Amino acid sequence: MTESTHPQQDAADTPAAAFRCGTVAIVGRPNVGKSTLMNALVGQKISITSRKAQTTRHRIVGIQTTDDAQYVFVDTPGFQTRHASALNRSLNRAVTSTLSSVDLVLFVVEAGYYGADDEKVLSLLPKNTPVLLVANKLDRIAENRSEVMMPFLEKMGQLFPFREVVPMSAKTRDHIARLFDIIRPYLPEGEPMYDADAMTDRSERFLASEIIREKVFRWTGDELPYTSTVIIDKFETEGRLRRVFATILVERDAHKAMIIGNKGSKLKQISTEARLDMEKLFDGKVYLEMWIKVKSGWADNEAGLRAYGYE
Ligand SMILES: Nc1nc2c(ncn2[C@@H]2O[C@H](COP(=O)(O)OP(=O)(O)OP(=O)(O)O)[C@@H](O)[C@H]2O)c(=O)[nH]1
Repeated sequence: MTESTHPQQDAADTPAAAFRCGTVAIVGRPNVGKSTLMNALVGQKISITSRKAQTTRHRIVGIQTTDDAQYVFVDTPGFQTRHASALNRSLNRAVTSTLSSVDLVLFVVEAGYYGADDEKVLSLLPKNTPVLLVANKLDRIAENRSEVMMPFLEKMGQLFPFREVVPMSAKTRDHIARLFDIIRPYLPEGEPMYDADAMTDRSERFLASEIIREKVFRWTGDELPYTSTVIIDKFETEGRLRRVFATILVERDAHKAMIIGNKGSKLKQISTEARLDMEKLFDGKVYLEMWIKVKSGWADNEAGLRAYGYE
């Protein structure tokens, strides 16, 4: 069949763009703004953000569906560059396997800064997957922006064959819209993998644990070691009511005391905020019960990690 015998194509000035769907990994050293970026890209908070470094531990998928594309984002844990425990080794393995199976990688750095930790992440990037450089936190460079950025971007371009370089701020809406336009051509043509209104393929159970973790870190600041974790012992749904039973696992009695606070005040605060966030996200009432358990040395025990699903 020639083009002229195809009535639909003749009628349209330009054929409608084909639908695209693909996966995008967001990588970078801790604290460059990966979680903030993903939250901005998927429009709702599903990954935790915190000032504390290395807070994102699980692989989280966020989904954004538009008229002509579905973007499936994979948030990877910050490459664990500081501590060498079994937990970190298991995390790095997870990141490496994630990266080998995506359509596009966003390598996030802080605009104008490239350090040893960034270099370690860069050295692990796949050679056969397109990588875009995202120079985030551009808003922090208020003065002499082009004088700072020009040499920086030139230097970065010499380090790795980035397909494109995107200076931006994850906190600015316009930049996010532009980033979508830049990403789209890298996704393969194809049908959507998820329902249009899906935002994550993670269970509510998982989201509940992430919300609690975020509150724990928020309320304990930098004092609590990042090895503390949250286990959801039971998650029940009854109509629109959710009952969540969670254990916060810490390494020492002192950490337990840190979370409980004076006469239980901190734990109460953590629990209330976590419950309110869950009620908003799940759109229904939540009953939340939390326990704190001390389990010394779990982060260094590979068998222990498997039991808690970190394999
Ligand atoms: N000024 C500014 N701050 C930002 C921007 N993006 C993120 N941040 C801040 O940077 C800090 C770290 O952001 P996160 O999104 O938690 O960083 P992350 O890379 O996910 O960190 P890990 O979970 O430790 O790997 C937070 O305090 C954010 O608010 C930005 O565009 N501009």
